[in-house]
Order: sequence, then C-alpha cells, then structure tokens
Amino acid sequence: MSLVVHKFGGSSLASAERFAAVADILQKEPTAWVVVSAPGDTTDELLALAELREQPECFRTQLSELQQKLHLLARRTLKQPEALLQLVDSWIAEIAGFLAAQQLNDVLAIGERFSSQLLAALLNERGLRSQALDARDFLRLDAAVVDWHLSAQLLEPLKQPGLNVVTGYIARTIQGQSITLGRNGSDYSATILGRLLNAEAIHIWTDVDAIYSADPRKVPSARAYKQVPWQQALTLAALGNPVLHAKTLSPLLDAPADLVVRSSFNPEHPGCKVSQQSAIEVQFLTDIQQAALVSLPANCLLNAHEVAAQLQQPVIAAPGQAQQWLVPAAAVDPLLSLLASQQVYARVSPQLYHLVAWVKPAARRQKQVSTQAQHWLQRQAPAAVFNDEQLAVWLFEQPLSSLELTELHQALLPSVVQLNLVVAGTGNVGSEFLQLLERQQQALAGQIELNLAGLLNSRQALFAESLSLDNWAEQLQRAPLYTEQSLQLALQELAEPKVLIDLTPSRAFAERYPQFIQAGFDLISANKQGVTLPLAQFQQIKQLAAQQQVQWLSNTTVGAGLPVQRLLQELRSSGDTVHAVSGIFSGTLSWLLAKFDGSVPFSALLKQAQQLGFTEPDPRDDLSGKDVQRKLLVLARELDLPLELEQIALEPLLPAALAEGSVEAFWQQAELLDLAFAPVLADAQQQGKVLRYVAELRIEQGQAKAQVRLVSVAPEHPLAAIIPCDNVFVIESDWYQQNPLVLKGPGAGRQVTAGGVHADLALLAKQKIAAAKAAQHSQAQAAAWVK
Ligand SMILES: NC(=O)C1=CN([C@@H]2O[C@H](COP(=O)(O)OP(=O)(O)OC[C@H]3O[C@@H](n4cnc5c(N)ncnc54)[C@H](O)[C@@H]3O)[C@@H](O)[C@H]2O)C=CC1
Ligand SMILES: N[C@@H](CC=O)C(=O)O
Repeated sequence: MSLVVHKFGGSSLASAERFAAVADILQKEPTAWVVVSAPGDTTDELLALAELREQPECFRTQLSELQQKLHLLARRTLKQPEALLQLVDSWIAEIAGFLAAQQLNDVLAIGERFSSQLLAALLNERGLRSQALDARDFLRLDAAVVDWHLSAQLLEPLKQPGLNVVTGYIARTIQGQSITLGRNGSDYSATILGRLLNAEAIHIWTDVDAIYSADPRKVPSARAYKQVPWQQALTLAALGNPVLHAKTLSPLLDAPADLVVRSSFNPEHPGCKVSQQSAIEVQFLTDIQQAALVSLPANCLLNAHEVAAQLQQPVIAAPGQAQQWLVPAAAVDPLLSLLASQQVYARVSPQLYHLVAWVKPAARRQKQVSTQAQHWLQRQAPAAVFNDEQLAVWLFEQPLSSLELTELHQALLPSVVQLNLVVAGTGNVGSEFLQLLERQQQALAGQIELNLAGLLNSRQALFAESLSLDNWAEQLQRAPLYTEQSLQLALQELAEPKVLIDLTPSRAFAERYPQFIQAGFDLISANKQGVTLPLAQFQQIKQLAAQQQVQWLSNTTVGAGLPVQRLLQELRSSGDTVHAVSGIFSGTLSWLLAKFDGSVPFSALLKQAQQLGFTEPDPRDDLSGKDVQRKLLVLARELDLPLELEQIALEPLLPAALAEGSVEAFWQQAELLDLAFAPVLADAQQQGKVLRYVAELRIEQGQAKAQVRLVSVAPEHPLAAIIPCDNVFVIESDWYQQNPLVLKGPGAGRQVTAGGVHADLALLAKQKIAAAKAAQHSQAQAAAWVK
C-alpha cells in the first residue's frame, strides 16, 4: 500500500483551530505517518527560558507562562485534556533539572513532544486510531549522519496501524544523547522518516502551494511551478531557497519518493511536486543579498556540498571554479573556523556582493543566456561571472533593486508566448476542461503560457489578468451579471493572442462569433451551433476568420474527442477523394440503444445517460436525431459540400408529443418514451436484430445525399458490435473503397470532450509558438542586416 509522510510545521500548529485544520486533513488519510514541529514559537520560548536560568525570578515567571500556554492550547483543542495536562506538568517540572545538567536538547524536545501528544489525542477523540511517537526512541545519528540500519531496527517494533504522529526536529546520538536536527530540522525528520518507511511521498505542509521561479516578493512576475525536477530542486536548495532545504532533500537522493510542498491553508490543492519523474522545464532566479567570495588554496580537496551540510549554510562552489566558494556573509566566520580546523587557510573577498544565480533549465537549447539578458548584463556590469551547464552566477558590487531583478528574470526566462483563454460555458464540459487545464499549463510551460483570463456562463462573467484554477467556481459565483455590451468590452480589451473557447450549447452565442473574431480571438468550439448555422452565415464566419488570420477549431463537434474531422482533412490534403461517410454519430443514442433490452425503462436509461454527461443539455436534441443531423452537416461541410441542415433527411426517435415545451415538462412526462420504445424494441428483438441510430452521407456525381434514421441490424453487422457510447465513422474514399476506413471509440462524455477541446487548444498553442519563433527569427535577421 502506498504510504505518505505528512509534515506540519509550527505555523500549521499554532492554535487550536490550526490543530483542528490539520486533523481535518488527516481525516482523509487515516493510515499515514505524521511529523510535527512544536506549536507556533514554542521552541524560541524554550530557548529564551533556558537563557533565564541564572535569573530564578524571571525563570519561574516564564516557566509558569509556558505551562499556562500549553495548558490553554490543550484545553482548547481537546474535549478531555487531563492526561496531556499531567504530562505537560511533569515535563515542566523536569526543565530546571535538565538545564542544570546542561541538557538543553531535552528541554527543546518538549515543544515537539507536546505537538505529537496533542495531535494524536485529538485524532483519537475524532475516532481515528493514532499514537504519539518520540523520534528519540528510534532515530539515531552518528556525528550528524543518520544511522539508517539502527534507526530502522528501532522503528520496526514501534509501528502501529492507523496514524503515527512523530516528533520532528529531535533525535538521539548512538550514545543515547538527546540532540536536535538544527534549522528546518522537522522537514529533515520527515524525509528521514520517509526513507526509513520507504514512503511513496513526503508532503511538507507549509503556507505556499507552489515553488516560484524567483522570490515573488521581489519579482512579482515570478512563475509558480507545480512540478520541479530533482536536479534543479537540489541546485536551488544549495543556494538557500527558503522552501526547499538542502538537508531536507538529502535522505531522498537515492530514494524514489516524491517531495510535495503543500499549503495547509489550501488543502484541496495538490501542491508542488519535487520528483525524479518530472520532465517539466523549470528554471529559477535566486539571490543572496550579501555574499562573499572565498578563494581556497589549490591543493584543498574539501567539497563545498559536504561543508555546506556540516555548516547547515549555503556554501556553493562557483560554477566552473571548484576552488572559489560563494557563501552568505553570515556563514563566513563559521566557514573560516571549520577550514582552519582542517589547516586550510582561505582568502575572503574584501567586499560583499549581491549574488544573483540562474538555475538553468534542463533543455540544452535553453541554457544560453538570451540576447536580451546579455544586453541587460552588459549594462549592469557584474564584478564577476561564473557559468557552467547547470548554473550561472553574477556578483554585483551594488545591490540590485526588485525592479532590476524583475527585468533580469524577464530577460532570462525564455520569452514564452502568453495565450489568453476565455472559457464560455462552465457546465459538464466546461468544468472538466478547467479541471484538465492545469496539467496542460504545466506540460506546455516554458513554451507557452496558457493563461486563463476570462470565464463566463449564461449569468456571470469574470475577467482578470490571470484567474486561479483553484477556486474558479466560487470566484465566478461572486462575479457580477453581465450584459452583451460589457462582455464585448471586456473581450475587446484583452491582450492578444487570445482564444475564446465556446463550451456553451447556445446558438445566440455562436451567432456572435463574427464580433469575437473582429476583437482578435481565435475560436475553439465544442458548441455545434456555429458550425451548423445557415450556410451563408457559416461561410461568412469562415471568411472572416481567414481574413483576420485567426483559427476556428471545432474538432469536438463530431465524435467528441475522436479526430474525425482531422482524418477527413488528412485524406483530402493527401489527394484522396471521399465518397461516403456513415455510421453511428451519437454517443447518447449509441449508449441507449446498446443498453436498452427492456429490463430498465428507456426513460430511466436516458436519465443515466444524462448523469454520465453524454446527452445534450436538452436531451431532446439527441432523441430527435437533430444532434446527429448537425454532426453529419459538419462532416459534409468539412468536405466542402454546400449543404443546409434541412437537406439532411431526418427520422426522429422522439415522439412528436414530447417535442414541444420546456425541458422540465419533458422530464415530467418522460415515461411516454417507455410507451413509444417498447414496441420498437419488441419488433427488433423478434427479428433477432439490434437497434442503431445511423447517419449516412453519400456523394455521387458531385451530389450529396444525406439521412439520419433508426435501423435494426443483424448481430453480425459491423454497427452491431459496439461498446455502449461508441461512435463509429465509416469512411469510403478512392483509397479506402473495398475496405473502408473505420474510426471507432467513445463519442460523448465530459472527459473525452474536454480532452478533445484541449487537443484543439494544443494545436493552436503550437501554431502560436511557431509564429512567435518565426517572428523572433525575422527580428534577429533584421537586426543582423542593420549591423
Ligand atoms: N457532452 C458531450 O459529450 C459533448 C458536448 N458537446 C457540446 O459541449 C457544449 C457544452 O455541453 P455541456 O457542458 O454538457 O452543457 P451544460 O449545460 O452542462 O453547460 C453549458 C454551459 O454553457 C453556459 N451557457 C449557456 N448559454 C450561454 C450563453 N448564451 N452564454 C454564455 N454561457 C452560456 C451555461 O451557463 C453552462 O455553464 C454543448 O454545446 C454540447 O453540444 C460537444 C461534444 C460532446
Ligand atoms: N449528446 C452528444 C454529445 C456529443 O456530441 C452525443 O451523445 O453524441
């Protein structure tokens, strides 16, 4: 079974409310391991208390305040705090003795012991089996190095089913002395534990759910990454990143576990994964405000990584210069003492620099400093430059402002095209599309930024520079109602390139495509209304799109995610001539007729099909055969046939009595469907046949003949053997005459449709990337000519 270690820091455990929030998170994972820090500032308070040991009066006051604070937290968190209160009193009573015996670490351990006892008790009160574990009962270090074998051996008998809540930050030496793991020690405890348990992932819960390409407080345009590959994470950590610590990552270097940074303030968000598997392109700009350059003697064999681990401070070998190290000002003295203890005498630069480092992306072609960044660097004239495959470091004599760092960030990270997306329709398909968008944003990051800039449904519209995908539904709900004019204004104001993704069923909305195109939008439609408008109107939109050089993609209007239009385009562009397209074009009718055997009423099956996201918003569009008629028209137009909807003969499935009135009224009398379909089924069954709703377009001597109708086919017929919801497209052409080309697969549903819309979007994105590259290329050529 997959095992996850969750680590909660002091700020996640600072109050009874935060403990409750942590318990809510763990409620969903009742078999996890948990590592906890001391609540809030408790460790600092214990340190301050230790400082007061020579001043008995103050010491007693502080001690009593601490005791009261822990009592209050326990009382506010637990219904039955008595056992923990007694434990706290016994620890408080021991403090003076520990201090007298110079056992400060035993005093500091109280914070984490309290957290683990309190959280385990709270979880137990909520009915979740859990135990508190003192990491000092199993975690052993020898000269600051984990003794993996001994620790694993000691841990084994302590494991309990349910939740094990372990103290972070504290451990013992192999001689049994209480020790702490230093700054960010609890994160380190969590990854050690993860490795001891062979965990699949370690979730570090903090107050951010992304790792940024630069410190967003200094560089507001920093990109939020939701995945970071190990190699870049290691380099970033070595440079002193506040979220990722070199020490924390070290136990996982040769373990397959992922490290996930998550926000306990936004627990639904999956967080940012640091993973060996990640193939995402990321890069970072990071800085150290005051750094010294330390030159080591040529014969020094010390390794900067190891020294950094010993000092628990960033110590970086300058890229390409193993004997020159870069360290923050605060680390200079400890470094010099450590070097001196090994008879190594180093030279320290007389001045401190503002160190700016670029952690390069993995792709070889993106490792060069862009021309824009080169110009910027020439202007700023750094005092020193170090560069290798992974990292570039610049040392500036004057501190860089936040604006300057932002400029450099902008110049260094490859100029990605930002494609502004406006999504219209947030129902079945729309919400699934938004669900899948984040993954696509990641997949294309570094090449194009798919920026959600607008969201609307039939009531509300929301526009912002960049909309968050985390809580789009609540944001949209709070957005104001819109008018046609206000919407058009917002659409017009949005920067290009921009794409409007129509996931509505609305004809009125589709009729506004010319306005959207005029406003500079590319269009992606899952809505079939636009592509089936009267021929003159349809052609006008096509022409306008061509004039304005924008795309109109609509692959999901037929076969949902099945690439049937693309298939026809490919055949035609390769010189083939299509003579007929036929088959099953409705996912809903395919599903209904394959499922309908009389055991479940037809109307009940229709309800299920709706719940599965197959039907049109008004299911009568499916039952009437209109949806299939529209799809056949789309394919006819794909073949450049000047057809109108009415020219496609239609035999509806829907009884005429149900055709009028509201959708609600239709559902109220849906049992009429059962009466209508029972005899049709009985008839087919009597003949040993099955029912299928089929479409057929035949082109003979340039004339198109098209029809959609219900047929009954023998079990051996190619259209009989389908999986419910399958669409089947049978294409006959010059090259596929005797043995037609068949495309088959699920033809309706939220996921396949939203996936198909993403396929259209990815195609458009590729075109935008290619256009941006071409523009860059011609600019570069023009610049070369000028020189
Ligand atoms: N469900 C499927 O398998 C497939 C669906 N489609 C098409 O996808 C579209 C969406 O389908 P569902 O998500 O199932 O519909 P839905 O009814 O669940 O959602 C429709 C959304 O469009 C919004 N809307 C309606 N009229 C609007 C207008 N005038 N302006 C702005 N927003 C408007 C609604 O508020 C709602 O958010 C339809 O056109 C459907 O034909 C296409 C291929 C497959
Ligand atoms: N309602 C449609 C959805 C896809 O276009 C169908 O069932 O095929």
